[in-house]
Amino acid sequence: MGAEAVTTPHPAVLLVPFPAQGHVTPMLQLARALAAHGVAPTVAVPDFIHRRIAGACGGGVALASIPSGIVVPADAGDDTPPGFGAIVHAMEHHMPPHLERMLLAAAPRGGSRPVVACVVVDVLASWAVPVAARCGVPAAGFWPAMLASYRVVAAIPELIDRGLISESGTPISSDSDSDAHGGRMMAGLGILPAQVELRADELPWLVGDPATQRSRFAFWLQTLRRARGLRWVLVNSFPAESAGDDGGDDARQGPRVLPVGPALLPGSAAGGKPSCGNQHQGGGGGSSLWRADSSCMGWLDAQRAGSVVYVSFGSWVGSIGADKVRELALGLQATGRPFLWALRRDPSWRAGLPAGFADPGRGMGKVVDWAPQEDVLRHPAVGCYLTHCGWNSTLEAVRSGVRTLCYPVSGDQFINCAYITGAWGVGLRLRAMTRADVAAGVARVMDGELGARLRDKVRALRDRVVTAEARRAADRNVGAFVDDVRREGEGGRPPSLQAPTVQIYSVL
Ligand SMILES: O=c1ccn([C@@H]2O[C@H](COP(=O)(O)OP(=O)(O)O[C@H]3O[C@H](CO)[C@@H](O)[C@H](O)[C@H]3O)[C@@H](O)[C@H]2O)c(=O)[nH]1
Repeated sequence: MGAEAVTTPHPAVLLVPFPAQGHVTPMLQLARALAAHGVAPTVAVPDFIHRRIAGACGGGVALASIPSGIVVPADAGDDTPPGFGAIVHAMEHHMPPHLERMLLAAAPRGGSRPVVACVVVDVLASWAVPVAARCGVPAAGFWPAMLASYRVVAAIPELIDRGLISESGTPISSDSDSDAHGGRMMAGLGILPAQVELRADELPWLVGDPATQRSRFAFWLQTLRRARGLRWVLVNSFPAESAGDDGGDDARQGPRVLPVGPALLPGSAAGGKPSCGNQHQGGGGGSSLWRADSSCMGWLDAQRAGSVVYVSFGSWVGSIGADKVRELALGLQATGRPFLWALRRDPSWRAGLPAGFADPGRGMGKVVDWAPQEDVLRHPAVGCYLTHCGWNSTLEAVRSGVRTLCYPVSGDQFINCAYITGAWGVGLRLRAMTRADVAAGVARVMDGELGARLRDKVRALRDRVVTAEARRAADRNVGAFVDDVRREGEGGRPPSLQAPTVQIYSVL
């Protein structure tokens, strides 16, 4: 960490994201919003992320590198990020002493406490919570996804107590209609609204084969234990995610929900002065882990308004498999429409692609390694987004007023999809990854009365979420959080820190 970042008279805040694209981007946005409120933020990322985005930040946001112990084999190329297991091992066993040294080194000469006033920890990077506690620094949590998925995960202890899931997270059901069991279980406990449809096997910790599911569930139990030590949790969502949810207090979890998300958007009062450069793309604020192919924009300029299908499955879910990649390719071809497909060059992602399919100038489509996604979604030529429903992609689609065809793959994506297709009604779910379903799904989302209705609804949702008033309200809430941190740094205990409840600020 640069010395200037911690010896400043402004309160210093250290932010620790989980090291994946969908987590680093919103954490940098949060850092920018904090900087606009007079805080000196440093975002501390593992070395393998740091070397990709180093130089992208400046101004009010500093970037620090934490040694991860992960050695990238010389022949691996720089394209494939470490897997979940390797990341968790680094976070649990290699990174803590380095972070501890970083926090203690920030202490003023002769002082007994570090000058870092607060550590903001991505909830999925809970390894940093005990480190902060050892150093006597208060910790805030950051949940980079929907409030709804936070509620579902936070309900795990209650679900176990009530015998609704096993000690290893498997749903226990006498309900013969397993298609809707997950949603009914959550609605029954008041965790999700009734219209959110979720199958029992779509709960966020049910990822992969049974062994992976057990270890993912153990990860969540450990995360929840550590989250009890958080004084705040900042949630990356917008107010009233669903109709009937006013974003107010949640008596069950004791959170106070304050929307601050719109303050993180480029052009908002707080986020308006970008302190990160723009190395790879426009909206991402220089946080892109891969270099975006800017030829996308010229290609889009040559397409008719509202005609293009944009396809991307985010950064972190892995490949959907060779058979599905092939069906998707043939389905896109069968639509007879122009399409832009962001598909990483990694052989495991591209396996299944018909020969020559990605060749430039072939057919009506364009395949790129990595797109400048926010710019793409804002382009008037884009008429539909076929998405895995990662939360950042979901927000970006809503903010750009683009209808979605949903193909959730894992984790929180099923919940996000349920909101898109149910609670908000701004997209449809792809039934199966077959060429026929892809072609039919795209036509349903883009054509006729249904297509027009989806377009109107997503634009109405955009207008509700990205208003000047929403940004101002969010900005006030960022300010409230900063005031708490300042008072804490000055030795006073802010009123909100006296209660032993978790306080949630909602951020978009
Ligand atoms: O070609 C591309 C593809 C993606 N992106 C960006 O990458 C981010 C992807 O984020 P997200 O949609 O959240 O997907 P993941 O990276 O897969 O995110 C992980 O983290 C999210 C936040 O916790 C979860 O919601 C997801 O399920 C989880 O897979 C977005 O900002 C995109 O704009 C690009 O810039 N170019």
